[in-house]
Amino acid sequence: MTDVEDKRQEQAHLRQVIVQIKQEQAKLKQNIQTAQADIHEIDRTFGDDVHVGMGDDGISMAGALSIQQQQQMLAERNNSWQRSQQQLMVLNKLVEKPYFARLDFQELPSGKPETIYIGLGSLTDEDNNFLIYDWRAPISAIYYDGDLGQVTYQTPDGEQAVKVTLKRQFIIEKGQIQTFFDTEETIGDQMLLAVLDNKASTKMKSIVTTIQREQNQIIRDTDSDLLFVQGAAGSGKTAAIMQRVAYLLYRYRHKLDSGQVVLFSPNMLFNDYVSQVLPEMGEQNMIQLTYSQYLGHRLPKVQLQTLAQQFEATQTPTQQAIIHFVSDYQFFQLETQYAQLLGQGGVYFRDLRLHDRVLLSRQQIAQIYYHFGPQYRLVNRIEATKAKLLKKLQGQLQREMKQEWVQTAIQNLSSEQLRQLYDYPDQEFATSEAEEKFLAHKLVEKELQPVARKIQQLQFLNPTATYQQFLRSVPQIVDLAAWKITPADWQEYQQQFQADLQKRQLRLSDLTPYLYLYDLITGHHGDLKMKFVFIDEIQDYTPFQLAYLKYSFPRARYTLLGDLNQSIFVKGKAPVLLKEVRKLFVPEKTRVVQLTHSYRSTQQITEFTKQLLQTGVKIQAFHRPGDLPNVLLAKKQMQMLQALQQQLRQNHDRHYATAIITRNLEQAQELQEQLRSSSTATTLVRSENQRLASGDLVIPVYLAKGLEFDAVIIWNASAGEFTSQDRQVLYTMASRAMHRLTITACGQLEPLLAAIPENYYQKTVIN
Ligand SMILES: Nc1ncnc2c1ncn2[C@@H]1O[C@H](COP(=O)(O)OP(=O)(O)OP(=O)(O)O)[C@@H](O)[C@H]1O
Repeated sequence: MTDVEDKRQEQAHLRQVIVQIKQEQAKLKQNIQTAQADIHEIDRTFGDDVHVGMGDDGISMAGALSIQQQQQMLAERNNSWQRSQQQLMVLNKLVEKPYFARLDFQELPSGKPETIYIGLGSLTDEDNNFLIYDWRAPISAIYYDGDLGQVTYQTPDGEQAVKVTLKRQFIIEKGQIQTFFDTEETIGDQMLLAVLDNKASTKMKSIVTTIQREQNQIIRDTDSDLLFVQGAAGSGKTAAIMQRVAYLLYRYRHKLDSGQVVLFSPNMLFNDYVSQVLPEMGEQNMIQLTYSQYLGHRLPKVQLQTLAQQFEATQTPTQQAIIHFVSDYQFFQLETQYAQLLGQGGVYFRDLRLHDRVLLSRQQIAQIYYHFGPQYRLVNRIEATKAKLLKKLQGQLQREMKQEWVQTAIQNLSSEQLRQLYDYPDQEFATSEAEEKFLAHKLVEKELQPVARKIQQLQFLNPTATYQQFLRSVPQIVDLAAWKITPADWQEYQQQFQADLQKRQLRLSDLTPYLYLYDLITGHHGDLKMKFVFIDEIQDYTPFQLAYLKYSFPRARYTLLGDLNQSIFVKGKAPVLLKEVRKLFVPEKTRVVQLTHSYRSTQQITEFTKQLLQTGVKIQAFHRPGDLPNVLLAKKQMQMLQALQQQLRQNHDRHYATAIITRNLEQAQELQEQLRSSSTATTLVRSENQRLASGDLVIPVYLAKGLEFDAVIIWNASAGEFTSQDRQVLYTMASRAMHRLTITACGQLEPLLAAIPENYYQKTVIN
């Protein structure tokens, strides 16, 4: 068959499918209208029925029944409306691009030849024949995993072998086939090149049409409790998570909803960046949080270190040693073991007070807490204490009613306050004593309510004193010298911690162990219903934090993704992370995947950034050609600014949006000011709480994490601006660029960059 004939036939097939989609759309719209009308009608009659059934004692039996039926009907209609809405949303996408691939195959050993088309969602005709298969259906795995010839795939009944005879990829725009390729490989490079050559928008896009085989392993993994993905910059880790969430929501449909999946992301700009991917695939977004937000929810009054403070904090060697120690998995274990001893002593309490008077003293509370036998686990112990305290409080009520303040308070009540104490207006009493007693009871009950609430909320615990006691015990349990910490250093650290807590300003590395001990005592967990936890940019977490998250979501399966070469917060400690994390999971349920192909940048940019890393790192550039990165070396500061502006203009000519990435916020602010005074329009990204603006940006490196831009200009990579520790920082900066990378410097180039052989970049010295 000729290409022309092929295309004619494919276009004819496409037209037919589009007709079917349109019919389906019309049907769904009709369903939606009917459901809406029904909901409206039920809403209208709902109120009437209630009135009909109302007797003096409230709602009659018949009325109640009718309400229940109405509610059921309403819920059912609402569900149907929602389902239809969601299906319609998918169809609205399918009508433009019904599918992106075709597979011809034959089931082995003796199946008939079959042809299927794969798209964003499934569609069947009236006879239940599949016109389009969802990309997540079991059969679609062949498209991503296999070459031509014999291939196997997983069905619900086990493995099935097929012989694939054709793999065809389509680019369809507005219902027209633009072009198609037949390919023998998994996913043809031609298609990938076409996708990658497109310029970025400010939002990440779905990659379903070109998922690579190694990425597909991550997306479709359903066996591992821990899936650990180490991947080079731009290797599609984030893209893979987003498709994986969509896959899981499809695979576990009816058992999993998007509220049971949480993604811990590096910052809120990143959340904005990925916010469209799942909706584009017809799915709802999962919960997205930064680690700091997660802790912040727990202690809303404590001010946590900002990203800027975390990144820019300078530490003395002693501080570093201590942070290293309290961030380690060993410290986590130490705390876990310490908590086991708390059943015998070491938990501190606070007095429970009423009007500044001690109602239940901390000594009394401690006695209650510790009078439960050793068979009580900490969680049961606290629950039992709570129950006992509430009972005691109840017992206090009678005694409290006789206190002098009660009489005085009653006498001073305004008539409005009095009215509120009665059960109903003009309440009658046999005697004035009975009335007084009634009022005293009511008043005391009301006053004791906040105390009861405190008991419910476990405010009788003193977590700070308990934690301080733990810190004091540490030198007796651990050889601190092995961590290069002296007893005096440790003591100073304890004081510092106390002072920080009083100021309500804490480092993340200090807050996590504090919360963990509290959780151990109270049995507090994160959401037990959470089924999947994703952590992106894992290299920025400490082993302690990861162990804490694992403790917090004990029933979830974990997907951790990161690039140890981009660890810009936890400097130098990242390589041990995998080893530490593995300890938390059963080895048979752990899978480690390496992604070595880098898709984001042109070949020239990837080869250049690779040179920044020490040897031995496996990164394969995707062969998408582009310009060599260029270094603009100025003699004076002013020239560096002019060179930057000229580069911006060149980037504009190519319709590239540029991110000018700086070392820190201060530099970003300074530069933005200079650009503003010379009328160059750029947006300064100063905080992670901002939305991602389009156009040219000035952004400090720690906020650019996880993002990508058409063009990147690294600002002021002059000697002396970075330290030898900043290899990863420079790597992170440079690897954000998709099509164009420029480095500006003044005087001498930063030695880490100057060490790169000159054939990897083009240097212009500005005189
Ligand atoms: N299979 C693919 N098909 C098309 N585009 C892809 C594919 N894989 C990755 N990409 C694109 O490559 C770019 C980089 O991907 P992504 O941001 O997921 O990488 P990453 O590994 O998270 O990078 P980093 O660690 O540097 O933040 C994105 O634009 C993504 O859409």
